[in-house]
Amino acid sequence: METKIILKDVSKFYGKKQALNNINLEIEKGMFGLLGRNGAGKTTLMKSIATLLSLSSGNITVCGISVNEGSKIREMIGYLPQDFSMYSNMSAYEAMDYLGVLSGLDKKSRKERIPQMLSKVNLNNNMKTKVKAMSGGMRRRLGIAQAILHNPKVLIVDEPTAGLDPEERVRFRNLLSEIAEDRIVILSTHIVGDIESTCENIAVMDEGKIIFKGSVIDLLDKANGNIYEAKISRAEIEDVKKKYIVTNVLMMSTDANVRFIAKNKSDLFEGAEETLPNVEDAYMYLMNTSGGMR
Ligand SMILES: Nc1ncnc2c1ncn2[C@@H]1O[C@H](COP(=O)(O)OP(=O)(O)OP(=O)(O)O)[C@@H](O)[C@H]1O
Repeated sequence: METKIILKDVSKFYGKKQALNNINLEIEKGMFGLLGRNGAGKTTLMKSIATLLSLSSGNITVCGISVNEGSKIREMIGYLPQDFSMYSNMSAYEAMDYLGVLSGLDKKSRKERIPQMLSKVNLNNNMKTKVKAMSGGMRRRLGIAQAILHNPKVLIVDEPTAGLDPEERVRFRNLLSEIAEDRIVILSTHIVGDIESTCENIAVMDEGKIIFKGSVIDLLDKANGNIYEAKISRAEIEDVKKKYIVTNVLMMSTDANVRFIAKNKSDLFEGAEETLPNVEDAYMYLMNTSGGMR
């Protein structure tokens, strides 16, 4: 069976609050980025795929099996939640062993797979390190090692880079790309930088809806022709912010370089020049032109 997740007309209500609104999406092998601001519905979607939440309507299949068949799905999915914490007094190996027992792995498989997984996430020299003595990045990598211990076809990672320093962030992204070589990895985040260099395909969510799905290049194409750049004085920044949606301000010693969205060329000021969008610009453009307008 093909490694593929299909979501069909998926809705989810928490009481009267609709967190997912008729989601239709197909996710294939490789890294898939789910982008959206806080509260967009990403965690609800991730948990629905992982069978941690039941749907209000619609269906999700993972490699042809419906999420209604909970235990079969859980065998295929590894999940690293946003608020993942491990048994802090245990060593990396002990924590993995304990979680391996809970997920039903026999002793032989645990002995074989735990060192392999710790080495995959570059913690092979830290098997005896206590979880409480690890950095945020190391803990996150240990989280990945436990999530792939049973060799799932799908790995779901919710907001993984929060609190990581830039070096750990890059290392973590590279690790996920490596893991995605032979399975689906879904990376949910509100940070554009997390997906731009690693995810070929993405979906953007807002207020429970998918407002974009496609490749990063498709997203860039959407904003093409609408992003401008200008060098202005520091005093002019506030004025430009009032008139346009500013996507970036780079402060320089005496002036500033601004990037902004303009839908109407006749509305531009002297010195403003069209520039190619980057992913941050394109995301801002999307959020301000489609359902994301607030
Ligand atoms: N158990 C719950 N009961 C009621 N409302 C909820 C519940 N869980 C989430 N929500 C609401 O559903 C919406 C979607 O939440 P969700 O956590 O899925 O968003 P998110 O995109 O993952 O954001 P974040 O990154 O902040 O978790 C939000 O408005 C949230 O307040």
